Amino acid sequence: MISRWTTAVLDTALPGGWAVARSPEGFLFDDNGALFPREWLKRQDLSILAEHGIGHLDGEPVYLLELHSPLDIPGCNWKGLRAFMLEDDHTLYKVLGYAAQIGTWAREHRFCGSCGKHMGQIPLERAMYCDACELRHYPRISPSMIVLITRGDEVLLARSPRFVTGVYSTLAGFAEPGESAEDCLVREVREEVSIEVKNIQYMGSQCWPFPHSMMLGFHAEYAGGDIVPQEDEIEDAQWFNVHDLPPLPASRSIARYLIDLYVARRLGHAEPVLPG
Ligand SMILES: NC(=O)C1=CN([C@@H]2O[C@H](COP(=O)(O)OP(=O)(O)OC[C@H]3O[C@@H](n4cnc5c(N)ncnc54)[C@H](O)[C@@H]3O)[C@@H](O)[C@H]2O)C=CC1
Ligand SMILES: [Mg+2]
Ligand SMILES: [Zn+2]
Repeated sequence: MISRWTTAVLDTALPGGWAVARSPEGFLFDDNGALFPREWLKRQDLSILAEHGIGHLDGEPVYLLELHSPLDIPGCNWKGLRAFMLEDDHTLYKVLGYAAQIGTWAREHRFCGSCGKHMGQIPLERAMYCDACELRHYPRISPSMIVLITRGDEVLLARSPRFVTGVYSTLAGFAEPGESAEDCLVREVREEVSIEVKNIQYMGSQCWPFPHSMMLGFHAEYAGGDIVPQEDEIEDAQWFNVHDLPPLPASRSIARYLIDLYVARRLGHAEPVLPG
């Protein structure tokens, strides 16, 4: 399959192309989507913090206008990235997910973390650079593991207080320095539900741009212990039979993929495809 969207570092001095605009209220959109003719967008009275050339969509250059604040433009509205994930075309979500990560990273690296001076973008490289101390900062990605724990016909699912009412999901957590993804998995499972696992199997990965996670997905089998939910982090955790599951996470998430994959294998159904 030919990918419609490829990332690239584009020269912002060149005219033309498409642009997306991002403010603290999300991305600008209208009836045609979230991509606007760039020259038209730049003629609006936007408070532009930075501009980044981010890639090509169907061969056309795409830029990000990172704004200080949203602006009312007739016929347009603002919408968060999560809503684009849930409601819109997958390719558009990929473009905006990348744009969000680049915008956040560049905004948070305007000053050097070592000497405090202004940093600038290196032309044609995705890096921020400090002239004074020659430090480079590349986009930040946070490796996180996510795991479906299984016990025959049962799967362990949990609720965080942050979840939509009723929804149960897999366990997840950020890797700490010094850990492999598997070390992280064993630690997080102990911390969050106090059980032991075995036979850890890697199932695939997914970019999760909220704000910059790289999800490494696993299945693991129950090996021992009773569920003790971690205070404050886990509101409830239970074993659910594959024939009687609670409301599950959004279909584009790797959490949902890990659950759907196990259920499909258990019941002999066609396996789902992991959304990129
Ligand atoms: N794509 C998917 O299906 C799913 C993705 N996730 C994502 O997995 C990631 C980890 O899941 P959580 O249970 O929230 O993590 P977690 O279990 O490690 O706990 C969250 C805590 O980790 C700390 N933290 C925040 N950012 C961090 C970072 N960059 N590095 C290290 N520690 C950090 C904070 O203290 C935060 O309260 C999150 O980005 C979450 O959105 C979680 C579930 C499903
Ligand atoms: Mg967690
Ligand atoms: Zn510096």
